[in-house]
Amino acid sequence: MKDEFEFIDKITPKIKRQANLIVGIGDDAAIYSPTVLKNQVVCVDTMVEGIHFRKNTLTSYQIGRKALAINISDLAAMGATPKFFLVSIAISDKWNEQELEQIYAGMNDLADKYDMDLIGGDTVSSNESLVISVTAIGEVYSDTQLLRSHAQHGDVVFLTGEVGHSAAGLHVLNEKGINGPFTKDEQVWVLAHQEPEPQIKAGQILANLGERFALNDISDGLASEANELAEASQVSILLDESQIPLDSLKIAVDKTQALKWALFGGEDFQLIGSCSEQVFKKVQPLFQNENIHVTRIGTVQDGPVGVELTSDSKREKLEKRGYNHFFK
Ligand SMILES: Nc1ncnc2c1ncn2[C@@H]1O[C@H](COP(=O)(O)OP(=O)(O)OP(=O)(O)O)[C@@H](O)[C@H]1O
Ligand SMILES: Cc1ncc(C[n+]2csc(CCOP(=O)(O)O)c2C)c(N)n1
Ligand SMILES: [Mg+2]
Ligand SMILES: [Mg+2]
Ligand SMILES: [Mg+2]
Repeated sequence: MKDEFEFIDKITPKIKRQANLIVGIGDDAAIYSPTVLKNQVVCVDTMVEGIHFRKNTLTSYQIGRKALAINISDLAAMGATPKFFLVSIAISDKWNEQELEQIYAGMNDLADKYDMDLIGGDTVSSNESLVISVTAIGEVYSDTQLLRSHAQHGDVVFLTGEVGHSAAGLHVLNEKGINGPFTKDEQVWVLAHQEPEPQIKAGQILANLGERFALNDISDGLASEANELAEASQVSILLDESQIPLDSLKIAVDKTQALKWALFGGEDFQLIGSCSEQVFKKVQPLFQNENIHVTRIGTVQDGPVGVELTSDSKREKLEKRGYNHFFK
């Protein structure tokens, strides 16, 4: 490619998935008309080579896919329907044209699944690492607010899917490299790390119920995200260790390791939330109909703001510890 303009031409979508997109890639900024009676939901997350991925943990396709997936996950945690995204990419000379195309192919496949349009971005050079930052835009009905601050005393704390798989996958990738060979279990974990599925359907089911929910997606680990709910809501959360779904991890590795990955590993992109007991009874069959696994993992209790973890033998404070960009 001779310059960034040729690159931008190459990645410009040939189709439009959202009817209310007015101006996409090609001008100084994009224009879309928001849907009447809906609020706009917007978020941005960044992935940096060496921090969030290396060439031997994710393929180029998976880097693109994951950069969009982690943002769709934040939309899911707000109960939003995905609509648009923008991509800022800083490219070093270690990345060739074909790899860059693959990054966009990964994003495009997920965008297709969620009917999202790529409506803009920025392309710059970088000295060492590839950096990719995605801004995602979604919509919710104006009365929908699935907020971290909505947990209340007496609530059920619930979790979608299983946690810890992504950290287990990263561990395996670090040991064996991207080409394995992997056991059946390892393949599942590696895929959870490389190609996380944002829980859009789950978020929308909760949003459509029109009830009060606290909700957060799990990017930094169960411990960290549960603490974020507790802090935002100024409540005390009690998590029951025996209820945390670790089934497939526990069989393959020792329980302490499985629990550590689940609590502190991160990048699972499942949802943790809370709601009243009555509302949880409505949630369960709706999730079941869509094959969404949901587990009650704790309660909102009396006590100081924070999270506690109980098991048969102990009850201890669960610190807000997960991936920390300042102290690695
Ligand atoms: N550098 C920043 N400038 C302005 N706001 C920020 C910045 N970093 C984070 N925020 C805001 O802080 C809040 C929490 O951000 P955070 O990145 O922790 O959430 P998250 O995206 O759910 O987590 P993760 O980044 O682990 O996926 C969000 O409202 C986010 O927009
Ligand atoms: C090569 C490599 N090394 C380590 C990790 C683990 N990791 C990096 S960032 C993060 C938390 C989420 O980030 P953020 O807080 O920015 O959303 C985690 C668990 C990885 N994915 N790849
Ligand atoms: Mg973030
Ligand atoms: Mg989040
Ligand atoms: Mg995020």
